[in-house]
Amino acid sequence: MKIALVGYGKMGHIIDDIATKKGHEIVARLNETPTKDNLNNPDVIIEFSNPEVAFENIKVGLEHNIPVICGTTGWLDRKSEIEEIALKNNTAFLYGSNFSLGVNLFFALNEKLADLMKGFPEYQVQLEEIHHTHKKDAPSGTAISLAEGIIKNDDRFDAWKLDETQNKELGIFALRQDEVPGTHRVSYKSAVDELEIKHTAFNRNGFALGAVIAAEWIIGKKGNFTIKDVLFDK
Ligand SMILES: NC(=O)C1=CN([C@@H]2O[C@H](COP(=O)(O)OP(=O)(O)OC[C@H]3O[C@@H](n4cnc5c(N)ncnc54)[C@H](OP(=O)(O)O)[C@@H]3O)[C@@H](O)[C@H]2O)C=CC1
Ligand SMILES: O=C(O)C1=N[C@H](C(=O)O)C[C@H](O)C1
Repeated sequence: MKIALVGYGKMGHIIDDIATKKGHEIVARLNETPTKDNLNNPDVIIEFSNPEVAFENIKVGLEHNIPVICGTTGWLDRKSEIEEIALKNNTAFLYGSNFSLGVNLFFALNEKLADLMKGFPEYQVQLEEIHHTHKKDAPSGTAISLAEGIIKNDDRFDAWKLDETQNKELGIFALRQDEVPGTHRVSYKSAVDELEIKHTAFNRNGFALGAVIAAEWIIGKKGNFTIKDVLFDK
């Protein structure tokens, strides 16, 4: 499979290593807006850049009828526009706020726990994420997905918000520490005890492997997908 890496930073480099070891060919490594020429005719684009440029990068890829796997977070207010562009160009788009298997299992556990805890109002839910100090967005895309999983299952909440909340908002706390690859914690605290679930990434390899597996999976498909489709719809 020929892969164009759009965004060749921390994630791009690890994806390069993993994809090459799996026998794929990297035909472009870009830290600039893709064009027909610099993409170099790939079968698929893997996009890990930054929130300001992701929309344009994905749009260019889809408009050249190339399927796009996107892991960039912090641009999702425009996701529905991208999904329309994918359909209009008869190609495929796949987004994951987090491509690691462990976090996707954690998402499922979080939803089950939220469903259980909604009947116990004496427990207050708290959602926290910790990432490295270079991260451009807050809260993390993963924390937003966790919040959405709680809101969907517990009608005490109807929206998420960073830091202080009011009414039915669920608070997310974002901490930045040195080189932490990504830690997410959901806790339910009462006056007498606390339950918590936590995912700790030791490095970025799980995210990168998930993105390569998603790229292998999307070849030949049309439409809009998420990493859940890849990992769980066997
Ligand atoms: N979904 C998931 O599983 C994961 C998602 N992420 C997300 O992926 C994104 C990238 O993370 P990470 O690799 O750590 O970030 P980095 O900052 O290390 O890499 C981003 C790269 O994008 C480049 N870039 C800048 N402008 C453009 C442009 N117009 N087009 C293409 N590339 C450009 C930057 O180049 P330069 O330095 O020259 O500006 C840089 O090399 C973030 O949004 C992060 O939140 C991260 C890990 C896992
Ligand atoms: O920026 C990062 O590093 C990460 N970003 C993703 C997010 O925002 O959730 C995924 C992972 O936690 C690492």
